[in-house]
Amino acid sequence: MSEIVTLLLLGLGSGSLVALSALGLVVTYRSSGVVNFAVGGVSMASAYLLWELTREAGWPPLAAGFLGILLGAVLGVVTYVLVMVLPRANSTLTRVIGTLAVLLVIQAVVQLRYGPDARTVGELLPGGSVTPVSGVTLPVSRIVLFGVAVALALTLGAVYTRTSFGVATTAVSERPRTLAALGWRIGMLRAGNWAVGGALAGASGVLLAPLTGASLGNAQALTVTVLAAAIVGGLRSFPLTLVGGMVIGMLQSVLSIHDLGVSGLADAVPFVAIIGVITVRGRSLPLRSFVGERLPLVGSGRISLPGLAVAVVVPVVLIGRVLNEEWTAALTTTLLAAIPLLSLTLLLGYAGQLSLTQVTLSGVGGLIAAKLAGEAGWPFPVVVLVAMLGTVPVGLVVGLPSARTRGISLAVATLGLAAAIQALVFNNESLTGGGAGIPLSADGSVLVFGVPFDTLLHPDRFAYLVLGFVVVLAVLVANLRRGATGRRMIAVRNNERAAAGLGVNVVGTKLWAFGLAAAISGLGGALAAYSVPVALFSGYPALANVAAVGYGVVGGAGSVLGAVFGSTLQPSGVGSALFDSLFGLGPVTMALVGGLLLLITIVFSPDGMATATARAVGSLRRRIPLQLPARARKKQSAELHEPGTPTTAHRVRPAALHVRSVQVAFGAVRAVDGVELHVEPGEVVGVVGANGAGKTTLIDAITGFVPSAGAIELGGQPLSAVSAYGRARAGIARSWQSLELIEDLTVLENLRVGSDARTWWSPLADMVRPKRGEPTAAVRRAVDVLDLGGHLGDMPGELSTGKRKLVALARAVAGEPSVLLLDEPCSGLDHHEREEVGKVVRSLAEEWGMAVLLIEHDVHLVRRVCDRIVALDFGRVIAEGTPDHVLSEPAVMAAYLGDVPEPTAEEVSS
Ligand SMILES: Nc1ncnc2c1ncn2[C@@H]1O[C@H](COP(=O)(O)OP(=O)(O)OP(=O)(O)O)[C@@H](O)[C@H]1O
Repeated sequence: MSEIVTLLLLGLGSGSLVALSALGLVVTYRSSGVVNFAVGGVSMASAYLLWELTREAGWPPLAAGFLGILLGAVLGVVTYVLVMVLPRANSTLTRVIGTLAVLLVIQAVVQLRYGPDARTVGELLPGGSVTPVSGVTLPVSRIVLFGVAVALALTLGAVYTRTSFGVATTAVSERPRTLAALGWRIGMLRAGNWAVGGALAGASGVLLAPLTGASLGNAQALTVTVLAAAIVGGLRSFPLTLVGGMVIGMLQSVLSIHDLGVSGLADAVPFVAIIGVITVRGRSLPLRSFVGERLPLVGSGRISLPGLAVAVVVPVVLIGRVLNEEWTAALTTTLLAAIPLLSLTLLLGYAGQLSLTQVTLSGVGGLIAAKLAGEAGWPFPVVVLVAMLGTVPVGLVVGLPSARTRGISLAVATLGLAAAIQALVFNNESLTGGGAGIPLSADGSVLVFGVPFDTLLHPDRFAYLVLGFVVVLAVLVANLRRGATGRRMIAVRNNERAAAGLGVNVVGTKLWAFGLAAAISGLGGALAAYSVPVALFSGYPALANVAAVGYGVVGGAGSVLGAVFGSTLQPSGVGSALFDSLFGLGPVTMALVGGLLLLITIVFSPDGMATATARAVGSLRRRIPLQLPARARKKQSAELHEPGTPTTAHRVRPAALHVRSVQVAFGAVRAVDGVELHVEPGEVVGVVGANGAGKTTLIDAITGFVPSAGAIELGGQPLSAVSAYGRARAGIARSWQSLELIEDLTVLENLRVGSDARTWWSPLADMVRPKRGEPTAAVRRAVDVLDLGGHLGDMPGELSTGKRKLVALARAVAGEPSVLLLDEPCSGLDHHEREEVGKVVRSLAEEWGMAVLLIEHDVHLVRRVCDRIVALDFGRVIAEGTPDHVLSEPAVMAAYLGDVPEPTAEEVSS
């Protein structure tokens, strides 16, 4: 018992150090909304500097420690400049990836300067120990650390809530302009916070060095643990972050000795902590106020046959005729690296999920392959297939947190899982054979369909084999983008709420992306295992995932070509061979070059090399009279407008909507208070009310976007227990006040997201035949009725507000819903456009047979278009009946006072 208590108290000390760095992370986040993944690297750089100054230069420890903290502060400010000031793209995710680049650069510089070995550092704090309880001995240094962390958390808490600097810091990430108007120098304020954050990371490194030594391995462990502690604190609360750091430290301390027979269990603690937090605090769909991240530009997925031919023929000729063994090996390494990057194209590029596990999943595939081929002697095709399929469940586990969280929290959770897999699986000698590895076959030969493919005797054959896999995977991933699954994934990445409103199963789509990406990575890992006679698993540290995302983003994370470009940066690949032959750079320098290239990309071309190249080629083409993009657009329009096929009105499945005693409360605010209404097929019911009356919340409740009490029925079927996407599929469509168009899809693709046929196997089929299924008759009709034929290939961002509104309406209609809920479809439109929309709404009820609920502030339009009107005030129905009756009710007039626009001269005359 006393041993456990001792371990817990010791863990309190190391946990305090984790907390120190995590507090720094919170400080940075509060000022900029960016999670600084470089903190672990900053800590280690400070620790190495402490070692150098005390051991090599003979400095007194305290002075050296001070300089270590100063280095942290300087690195904090440098990181700030690199990721916040210089990049032109205003995206938090890009900035976070920038901090990953800083981490890569720090790691490479540290390794170049100090080599790979760990260094031991002498004690900085007072020595000696105390015995608080009999049998429990505790070093004084741990008590000091604990005291420092608590004092710092309390001080930071006080500074950030009570001083004008702290309050301004909290405001600056959300309202920088307001703060600037008040006279604050935003840049200085943020830089100050990044300096404090860096100094705290530096202090944590300096104080940790005497306990654990200075080593690059610590940078990884610290990064993951610090991120976990900060997530426990919700990236905001100093006391909770402190508690998070300490609890994680204590658990790790106990589990490092008492590992319950599972070696590496201590390293799984951060992941468990993150999952716990996500489970308690996460949301399956983001709130109305959630602003989606801008992600790397996504490619079209179009395959150019001449381009594909070049991509196959050139490497084949190079391998067969030009390259020597060394260069062939470098090309093979690059091709192998392209496979997890292709999985990243799918997962991050299409589905928008920043997962830091794709390299780890390759390791899992490799391990399965090595076991089956080396130990069980299974043949190559079966091994590759099983390794691929065997990695999928692990990929799904990685994807599970995405059901309740997104963005940075997801990245942290996946990195935590990667660290846990490294500790529990790859570092477990009984599974991986440790330094001896797993031989792929007993006699050292690698047979594929009876043909020897070992890389020692037949490196060219193996290179062809990998090339074949890469080409096939690239085509499959590009196909996926063009098919219905690609559209759904991009809808999810852009806007989860809009996607769910279109009937897309957001969680299911994410899990498909995680599963398919895992299969691709697993396949890559299996091939990598075959690339050497003995498979080793020390090459899968969790931070390798960070480097892979870096390479992917440099190449261009949204396209297949980007994955290929990115793979050239892989150390020991063709990029490093080229740099090596030109400048004599080794793999570590190449890692530094990779990190620097990533930083340059983030600053100058955040969409990556592939996109930059495509733009350059595009601008070249524009000078030549071969307008390819325009041709592609025309083709999209032509898909719908085959001559001689006029569209006709389209009857939908009739079903009435019944809303009974529905209530929605936000804390003390009753936004919807016992609303009763019904809409029959063929009928337009208007909902009117002043701003804040609860109209949008009523639509949110009917469509399942806010939890509500009461009953909602469609065609007699209860819907209260059905998810948002389930209600959309059942036949309820909605439009949004803020339109929520999928900005990375064309107009036609936006329309197709909600109307594409769905089967559970569609993602697999789409990879092979992306063009299955034509746009439905309802899509064609909606395009005709709303006159969008000339815009089908346009991106929504290229359209006027009026056209965007029409696209939003067409998209809601294209799914052939029985019930259509329209949230202010006419706001911002001119008189003529409002008239047109009014006519379309009537035709949807009369010709299509829809039940339409129309929220609209334009009372004159409501009067003309609606059969009945329901008036809301403070969430309650205050009047219901014919338009003339309701709009002349004194209570409605009173609620609307000041809101009723005067009719225009045109309206009066009409
Ligand atoms: N997520 C939320 N959290 C807290 N309060 C909310 C939330 N969403 C809406 N409300 C509150 O609920 C009430 C009804 O809001 P709602 O947006 O439904 O009104 P509305 O009639 O659609 O207004 P408008 O015409 O301006 O769109 C308002 O008091 C609003 O502040």
